[in-house]
Amino acid sequence: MTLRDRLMIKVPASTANLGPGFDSMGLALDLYLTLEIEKSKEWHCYSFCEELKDFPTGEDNYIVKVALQTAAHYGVELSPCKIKVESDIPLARGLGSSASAIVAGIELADAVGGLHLTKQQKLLHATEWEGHPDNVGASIYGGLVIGCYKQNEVDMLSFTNLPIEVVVLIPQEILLTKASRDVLPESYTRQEAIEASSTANLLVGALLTQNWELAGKMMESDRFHQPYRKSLIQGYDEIEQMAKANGAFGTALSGAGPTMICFTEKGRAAGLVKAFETGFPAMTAKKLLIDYIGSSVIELVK
Ligand SMILES: Nc1ncnc2c1ncn2[C@@H]1O[C@H](COP(=O)(O)OP(=O)(O)O)[C@@H](O)[C@H]1O
Ligand SMILES: N[C@@H](CCOP(=O)(O)O)C(=O)O
Repeated sequence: MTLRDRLMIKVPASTANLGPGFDSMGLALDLYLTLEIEKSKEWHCYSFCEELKDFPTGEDNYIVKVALQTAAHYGVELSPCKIKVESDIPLARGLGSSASAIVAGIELADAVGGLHLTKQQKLLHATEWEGHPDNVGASIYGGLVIGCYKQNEVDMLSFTNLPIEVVVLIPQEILLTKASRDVLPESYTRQEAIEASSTANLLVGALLTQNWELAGKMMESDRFHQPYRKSLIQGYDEIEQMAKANGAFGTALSGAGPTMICFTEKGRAAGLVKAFETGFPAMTAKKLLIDYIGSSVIELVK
């Protein structure tokens, strides 16, 4: 598709890891980054969102940077666009805002530059920008994704039927992913690696066979990152306990945090949101839906 009229790009938020699936598992959620794009004489990004309105407006805007470099990789020079950027994904809270920006940039390059990239190609570019495929994979494919990234190669499966409800508890404070990765160990012993990877493997099996109790146990038994990041998260244990007492079968750090994410069986999320609103009034509790569509590009009529 080349830019004839106006385009809209819509990219869902994501939660990564789901506990033990560190840098590998992701789930797309129904908060969205949207771009409205039209041809222009120069690059110009603008936003009415409080959190986004101070970002660079020209070629140095992160989304535009990703788009220009992606197009350049294929020898294509993008014509400049005017872009309205809106988002309801909170920044630096562990809900994949940076991944959604990267995916938006790649979709922008694809649509405006007429690159005709496959989802697999988009995934590899996005993973190279982000460093791990969990968030970007969920934002591109939608649903639950499980991926494996080695240099120049990403393998990924996505699953579309997960009959659960999702509740997030979002603190006001930000935590940059980089800061939250800095507290992790450089290496793990063989025993630690076995425990950590078997926990992740069993989580996948439990989710796909709808064994919620076991899934919850595995979400809370991660050995890769949660034990090290826990001290950065205020009220971690209390949140986990309140979630369990109010219908959650599993709780985990969403991505690198500080948001906590809980899974419940159908019909139980609203009660958990109420409990969180009373127990943690300084944070935002939200029931979210799983997005099964992933990133999309729509032509708007002028
Ligand atoms: N729409 C956007 N436009 C430009 N930069 C963005 C956008 N969304 C996120 N970012 C960048 O990503 C950073 C947050 O990324 P990160 O620390 O990985 O947290 P998370 O991805 O969990 O929200 C922001 O501080 C900002 O620099
Ligand atoms: N696997 C990454 C996920 C980071 O997700 P984000 O939403 O916090 O950017 C990690 O755990 O560091």
